[in-house]
Amino acid sequence: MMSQDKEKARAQEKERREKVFSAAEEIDGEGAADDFRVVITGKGGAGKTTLTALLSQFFAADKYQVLAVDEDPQQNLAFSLGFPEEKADEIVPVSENIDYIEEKTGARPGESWGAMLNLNPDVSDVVNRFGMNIKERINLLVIGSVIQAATGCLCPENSLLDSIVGYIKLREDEVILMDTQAGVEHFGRSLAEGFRNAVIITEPSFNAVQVALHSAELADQLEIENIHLVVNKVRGNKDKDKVMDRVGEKKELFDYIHYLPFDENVYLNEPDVAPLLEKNTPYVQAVRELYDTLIDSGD
Ligand SMILES: Nc1ncnc2c1ncn2[C@@H]1O[C@H](COP(=O)(O)OP(=O)(O)OP(=O)(O)O)[C@@H](O)[C@H]1O
Repeated sequence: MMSQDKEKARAQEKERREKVFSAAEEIDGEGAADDFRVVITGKGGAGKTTLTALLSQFFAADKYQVLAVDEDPQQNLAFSLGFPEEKADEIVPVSENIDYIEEKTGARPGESWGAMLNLNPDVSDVVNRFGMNIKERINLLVIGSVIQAATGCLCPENSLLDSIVGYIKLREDEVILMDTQAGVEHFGRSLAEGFRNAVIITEPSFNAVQVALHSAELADQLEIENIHLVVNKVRGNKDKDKVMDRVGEKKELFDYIHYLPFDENVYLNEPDVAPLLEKNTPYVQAVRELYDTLIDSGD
């Protein structure tokens, strides 16, 4: 039998979550094309997590309810949002909850071969079960990913994880910002479904620009309405010119192009972006301009 203390603690926790996670309240199972959703993608180390965390702060300061989704296996978004590193154990990605995945897909990670799959799982409870309140108006959902043990795997677990976000229906003042894993392999239909805004971030390096261009092509194929190219860590006009030379004719894939300066304050202040925000450095100011464009174009 459950002790009274435990029962009380559970009831309190339930009440807290119900209050906080309005973001995922109403699910209709069809995704939500009109919602304000922003997917942030790009090569590893280009600056996705820092940017996602700062944008989350801007949205929250403007009274949006933010659901920050961490799909990056590095799982650093929590810390960039100010979640204490010593409490890292409290972060449980959906991907590590084997029972949940089995409950929803009918397949147990690692034992899924030939299993019957539920292709249309109701994941309406995901934010209530796994979301964390990080600070006022900012909630975090860490998705994670299941390591693919064999080639040719159907990976129902990863399909479920990818589709989760598409099933969360938002209210008018709510926004989803999704920090994705590096590269483009994951950037498929189910992941980006319902996203009207893609922020593709690159450093001036050749490899990063290649990944960005590939992501932009996929975003275009997925008919994402507003595709933003963000050139980060820019040290001067030479960097801008170099990137735009490489982008060449593919410039037309992008609806907006932004430049964020290289700024040592960014890495000197990590992981929490709050002190950086307070300093209002040139990088922060440029991110604010990007934010303003998102608000104008994506709402
Ligand atoms: N404009 C900038 N100027 C200087 N350093 C930056 C800038 N933007 C990001 N950084 C630094 O670059 C590094 C990578 O940034 P970040 O973790 O945000 O990238 P990421 O794309 O999320 O990386 P990963 O794919 O590995 O998760 C960090 O050390 C960060 O502080």
